[in-house]
Amino acid sequence: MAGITYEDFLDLSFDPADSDLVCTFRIVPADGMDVESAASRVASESSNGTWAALPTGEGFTDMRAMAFDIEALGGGADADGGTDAAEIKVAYPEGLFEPGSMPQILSCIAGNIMGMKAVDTIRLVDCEWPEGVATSFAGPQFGSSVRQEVFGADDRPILATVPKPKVGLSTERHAEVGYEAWTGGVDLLKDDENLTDQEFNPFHDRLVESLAERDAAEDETGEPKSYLINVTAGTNEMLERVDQVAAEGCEYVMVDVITTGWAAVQTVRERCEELGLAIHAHRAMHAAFDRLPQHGVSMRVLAQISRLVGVDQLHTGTAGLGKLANEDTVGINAWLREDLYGLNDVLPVASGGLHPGLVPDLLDATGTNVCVQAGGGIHGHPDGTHEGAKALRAAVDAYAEDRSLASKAEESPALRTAIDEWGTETPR
Ligand SMILES: O=C(COP(=O)(O)O)[C@H](O)[C@H](O)COP(=O)(O)O
Ligand SMILES: [Mg+2]
Repeated sequence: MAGITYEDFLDLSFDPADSDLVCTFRIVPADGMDVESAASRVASESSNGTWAALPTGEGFTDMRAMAFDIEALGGGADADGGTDAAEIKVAYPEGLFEPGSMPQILSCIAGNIMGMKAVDTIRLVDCEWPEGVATSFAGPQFGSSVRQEVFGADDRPILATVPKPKVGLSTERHAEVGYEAWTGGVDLLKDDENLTDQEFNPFHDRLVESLAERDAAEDETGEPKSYLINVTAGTNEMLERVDQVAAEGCEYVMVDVITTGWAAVQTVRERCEELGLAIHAHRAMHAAFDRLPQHGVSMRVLAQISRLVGVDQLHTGTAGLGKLANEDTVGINAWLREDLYGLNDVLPVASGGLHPGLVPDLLDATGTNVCVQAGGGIHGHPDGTHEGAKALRAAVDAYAEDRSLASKAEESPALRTAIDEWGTETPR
């Protein structure tokens, strides 16, 4: 090859190799740019090209990506109702990627191209991960096996709760709320995404006091209980917190994976393997990437990344039933369970505006191999946290027993009260 220009990054008859990473993008070309030119520029900028024609020759390894498929979406698919939107597929050679480095991969496939003037909008919709790239990552250490192995929850989802107000509770009150929730029937106490190590509730004190309440709740109920404590911080500090969690005898850590960053998650995953800890991934800030359907990185791809870097549980939404906007919870959950060259699966976590009255519809959509998480839907119960936890547990048990909420509510006053309070409506 004498030199490379944009045209060299488009070949509609190209047949990707099995080892290629194939990405699907949805693009809206800029004014005056045809879709083929835009597609070739996407492939170029995300692999080894730039705006100028480049010399090649000795000392050059051909690491070009190839745009090989273009499908016009038409019909007002643009944000402004225009007709230029297209879905394109780009194949990336395996050698372009540093094995086991998520930051490097993302600097290719979701890097400069997100701001290219050649497109008005661009969204990374989906990735087909080849074996070489996928297995250069650790994947989840436990995946959905935590449900059975930590909690022995055969036919029901595991339940988690996040104390509300989300920040501001003292350590003592936080631990008490945990006790009330655990003894009411939830399996996991969970920190909120913005609770880490603040003066009103320091990390280490919270860890120790909550686990003491956890032990008491286990004794009282005879059920295993655990705690998703939020270790999110700078990487070194996070590793210290992970060590503390293991030393105090907890099974999990929680990480805000998007705000923390994938490289740090990979580092935490390594330490968690040494210590035998599972990782609960909160996705706060994902919507900055995935909410606008024309632009960014889809939640589907963020979930794929989460699995590769090795989280065990991941928030994937409520199939449209809760308080937050959701992208294809059911399809994403299915992907998290599909075979991926032997990597473990991920346990999906449904959360955000859930309460007992939503449980049947939620589990009809997601199945029971999930974690159901409720904050307001437990602590906002008219009779308090303990009754709120009993109500959620009763709703889930009813589902496992193939009984209606109404029939279960006849024997569970807590569930009756929750249904009277919130009905089966989705909150906003
Ligand atoms: O605090 C909550 C839910 O509280 P509540 O039960 O009171 O709504 C979680 O942070 C959100 O579920 C995150 O959203 P997602 O799970 O969609 O990432
Ligand atoms: Mg929260």
